[in-house]
Amino acid sequence: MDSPKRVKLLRPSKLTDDEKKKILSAILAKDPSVFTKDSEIQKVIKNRLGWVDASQRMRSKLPEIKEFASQVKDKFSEIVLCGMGGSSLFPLALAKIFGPEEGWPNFHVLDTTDPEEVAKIEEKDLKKTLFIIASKSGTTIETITQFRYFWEKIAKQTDNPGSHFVAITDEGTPLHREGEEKGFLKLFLNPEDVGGRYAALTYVGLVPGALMGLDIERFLEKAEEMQEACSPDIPWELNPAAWLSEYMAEHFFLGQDKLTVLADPLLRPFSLWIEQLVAESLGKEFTGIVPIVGETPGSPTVYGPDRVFVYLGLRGRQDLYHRLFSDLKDAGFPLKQYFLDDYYELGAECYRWELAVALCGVWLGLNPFDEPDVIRAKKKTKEVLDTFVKTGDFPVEFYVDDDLNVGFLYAGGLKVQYPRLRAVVKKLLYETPPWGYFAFLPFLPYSSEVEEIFTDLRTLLRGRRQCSTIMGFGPRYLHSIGQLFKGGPRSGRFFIFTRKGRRDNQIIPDFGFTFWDLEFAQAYGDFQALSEDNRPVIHIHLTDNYIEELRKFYQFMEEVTRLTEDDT
Ligand SMILES: O=P(O)(O)OC[C@H]1O[C@](O)(CO)[C@@H](O)[C@@H]1O
Repeated sequence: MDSPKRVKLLRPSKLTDDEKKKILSAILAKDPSVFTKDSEIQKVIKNRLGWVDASQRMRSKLPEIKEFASQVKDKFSEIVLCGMGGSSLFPLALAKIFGPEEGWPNFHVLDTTDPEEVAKIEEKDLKKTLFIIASKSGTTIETITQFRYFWEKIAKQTDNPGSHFVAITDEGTPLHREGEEKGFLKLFLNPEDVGGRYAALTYVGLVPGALMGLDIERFLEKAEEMQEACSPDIPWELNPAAWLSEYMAEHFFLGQDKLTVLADPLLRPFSLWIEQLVAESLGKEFTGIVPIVGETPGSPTVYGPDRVFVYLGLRGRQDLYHRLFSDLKDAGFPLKQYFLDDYYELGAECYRWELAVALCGVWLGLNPFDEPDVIRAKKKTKEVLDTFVKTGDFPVEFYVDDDLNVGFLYAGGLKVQYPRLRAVVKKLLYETPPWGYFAFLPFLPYSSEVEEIFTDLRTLLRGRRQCSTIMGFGPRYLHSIGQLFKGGPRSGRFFIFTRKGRRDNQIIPDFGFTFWDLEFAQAYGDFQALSEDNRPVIHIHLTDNYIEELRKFYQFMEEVTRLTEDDT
């Protein structure tokens, strides 16, 4: 049954250009009535449409941002941005795609609770480190625990710890208040009417960009050029965002819900930002568009008919996947290609995708500005941590797998006679429909070895089952595509990975647990949230020899997928 809050689905191809133009004009005029008829929800959405003209509004802030950047440039050798999801993915893309210009401090993004990643920051010269604490709500647990932890470290080394901290948050949040009390070097108060994942071109992206020595004005210029090109006066088929939205929605209505974003390797980090925007905005009410990013491009035979492609490339490198793309087109796969003149055009892409996704919200009858299912994993994590703080123990007992010698749990309708990992994985594979997707979710350090193993696993499963695959490091994914896992279509099959490796010395002040405890509770919390919702999920607990174990797991999957292939 349709929820009373939902408006009906609208197929853009069935509307006249005038009707579509009216919808586009309404969004650009910040009129929330196109998204819902519910007046209460309209009020909330009204306060989420600020991205529409954020570039213009941020222009007046540029002198302040640049002035700040030039003041701190020579005082610090390291800058660490602590934040999650919308507060970190665009800065992460900038750091990976551009990196700091010569003469600017090193720039790190800490968007995890993994003890090894936290330790990497601890090893820096903290006396020369500036922390940017970025959180719209000012309450996100990863960000706040990192803040508390590093505040204490800095306070031990300097007389004025506040001079090492900057916040990017909304007015009146707990972080804003604490920043004032503790004398932060600077508080950037972001426009309240811009939601986290739509905030790339506000202080969230501009302050980090300036601290990398980038020409932040150009991002805004490029965004404004795109904004002009997306005006309702432009014919619909020539409107870059409108046309992208129609492409995404029409294919979705035809059952092609796996929006596969391929990118030039030089632009790939930006796909994580697109992934959050699409998944958190359009993955809810048991439906939605599933973004698939970071897969290795493959030949048409490895893709199922549920795929639709977008390629983000760079002009001058158009030939990169030329052969592959002509094969995909010959095989009948829809493919849209965008070529950027230079990296600064990412500013334009932010606007194109924000508007396209907002329009898709109208076509799919979804509110693209909330993330109603994220809260469930957060609640579970809190319960697990509360038990841990009270009892000193986690309420979890793993089965032990004899072959791989790792712990495991399974749930979400996966039933086997004897709890053996091989049987559970086989069951999961058998029961995955061709339009399903596999998600690998390691709560592990960001190492290239880990990434490579999971990239290989994705390629293996895609090749054997023609299913889409996702890989998201935890807890990063919880603030991004995690919404879709719990709120979107029931086609996901999940593998969560944790490992032993508690660092007893990483106790977080005021919280009474370590980063490892938090990371583990987040993983197990999400396992519970998924299983409660009857979504098939396997949690594998590795030892501190996890790289070796993951390699064995790959071999194991190689065998198991071969067996299931033979059986089918
Ligand atoms: O900026 P905040 O409030 O810390 O939130 C970080 C991220 O967490 C989420 O709210 C999901 O938990 C995202 O929507 C958001 O981008």
